[in-house]
Amino acid sequence: MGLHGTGYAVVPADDVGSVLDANASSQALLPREARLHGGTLVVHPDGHSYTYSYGPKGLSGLLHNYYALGCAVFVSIGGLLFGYDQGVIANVLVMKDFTERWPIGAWEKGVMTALLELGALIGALAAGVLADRVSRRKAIVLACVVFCIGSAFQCGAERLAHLVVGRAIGGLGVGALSMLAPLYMAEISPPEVRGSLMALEQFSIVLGAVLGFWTGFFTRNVPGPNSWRVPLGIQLGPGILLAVGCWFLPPSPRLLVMQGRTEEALHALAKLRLRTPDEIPTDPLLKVELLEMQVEAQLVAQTIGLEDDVKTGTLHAEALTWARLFGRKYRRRTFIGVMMMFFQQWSGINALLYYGPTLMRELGLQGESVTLVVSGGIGIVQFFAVLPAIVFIDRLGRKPLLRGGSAVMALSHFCIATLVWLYDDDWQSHWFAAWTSVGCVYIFTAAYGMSYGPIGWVLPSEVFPLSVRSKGVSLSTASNWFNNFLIGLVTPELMESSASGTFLTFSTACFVGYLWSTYIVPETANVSLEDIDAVFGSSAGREDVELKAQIERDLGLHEVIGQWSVPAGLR
Ligand SMILES: O[C@H]1[C@H](O)[C@@H](O)[C@H](O)[C@@H](O)[C@H]1O
Repeated sequence: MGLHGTGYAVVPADDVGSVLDANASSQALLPREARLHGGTLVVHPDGHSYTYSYGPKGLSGLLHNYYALGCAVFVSIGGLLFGYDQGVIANVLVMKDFTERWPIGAWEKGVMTALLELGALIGALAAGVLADRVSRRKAIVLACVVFCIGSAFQCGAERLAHLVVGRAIGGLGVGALSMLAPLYMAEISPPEVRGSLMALEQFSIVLGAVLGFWTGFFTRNVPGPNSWRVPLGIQLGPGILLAVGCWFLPPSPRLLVMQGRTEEALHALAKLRLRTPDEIPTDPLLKVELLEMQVEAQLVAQTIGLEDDVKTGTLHAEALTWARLFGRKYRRRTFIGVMMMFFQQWSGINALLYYGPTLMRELGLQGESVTLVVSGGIGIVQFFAVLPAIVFIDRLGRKPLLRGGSAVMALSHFCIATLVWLYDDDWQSHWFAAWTSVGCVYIFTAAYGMSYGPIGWVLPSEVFPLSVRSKGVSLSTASNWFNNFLIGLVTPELMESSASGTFLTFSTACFVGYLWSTYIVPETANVSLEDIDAVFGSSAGREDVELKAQIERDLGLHEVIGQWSVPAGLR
């Protein structure tokens, strides 16, 4: 492959201008960089290790990858539905027509919330099986159908039983979507903007929550059942849109490679990376990315073949894949995915959302403004906080955001705990302390919204290799719903026995989250999904490393990289 004819320029990464006239042999000691359409392939002097990107990071990187961005935005409708439900239900449960029709108490209201969460837990686990068996896209369509059935039941409810059934079915759909959307997004994203693209999931969740809250807020005074039927029915629209539009999205190239459909995978990848069919044969970036996927697929096939003699697709094989998540090789990653969601939930975000009004009353606020300030305000703060995360998540990396976020969250909770402990019985004469606490709630929310909120949906989809990715994401998402459910269950009890203790509990959880993100979490920013293996290098056995190198040689990855590792003059 020559310097001309491919549209590439090969230059030393450190000294872009000097390639043509510098001494060629000394150039061999510098990293080499190949460029096209703003993309780069940097090969290090050893001739083997390399990094690549299709364009810049952050916002401009998102725009540069506008097709992948469009697909991710579309799929994130799944997150929108999840958030919308959360935002709308808080208002529906207190609407006049609703409470007169079904005068349910706190216990039944709790059941309504819990039902959706338990449904979602099951939906997330089931989707992990479906995503491999059918495809990511077909699984999304199915999840949307289930979601729409659930919404139709809720919107058209004539009896309380309809509502209960509707929430459980809707929960199945929401849970499945909450795992499928990030999984698909991770698999179509170029490495340099993967974090930004995936943070769109959180963006949609919080946008949905804001829309849901305000829709319910505005329809609550509509006379008759339309006050709640309309906001519950509206979600059918995006549900149907996602189900229909999904057929037009490109398939996940990674899944295609796993299924041995390499040609189709290459075309899907080219489309996602905005390469024309003519550019496919000569584009080294496409070649490298596809080869990485093939290497991983082969590695999986060979290691599974060595481990056991089981036919893929059978129940036995299914069970083995789940079991592999807890085996020596992958348990560290499983632990990271599951704990990511544990810390996200035990940060206390949902305690603030579900029991916010009670909390605010504890803090001295009263009346309807309480609901507005809490549910409406927290949603809006989360919404604005995710914007900087989208811009910086790939530039700064996941770890610094997680560490900074948990430190600020722990301190905010600690401040609230102290103020509640000191002034709980007389906020009236300590209004400054009361408002400081409210300020801390918002500082907490902003810190959460930039860190554990979005990264909770990013990290689990990144840490697992293809062979166990869908199951791993599924389990991590199930951990989100399970812990969400637990928080709903224990917060009222905790608040009852000690409001200050409740905040202290969350503060401690955030502090442990700080230690966890400092010492345990690896940095996954700007690493291709296939290279994440190297991030966890120490846990993979030596045989695997050798086998991988062998497969890389066999498939020609070393050859492709080697072509770009010598200066043009020496080729
Ligand atoms: O990321 C989301 C988001 O932050 C929501 O506000 C919260 O309710 C969810 O439980 C969480 O997973």
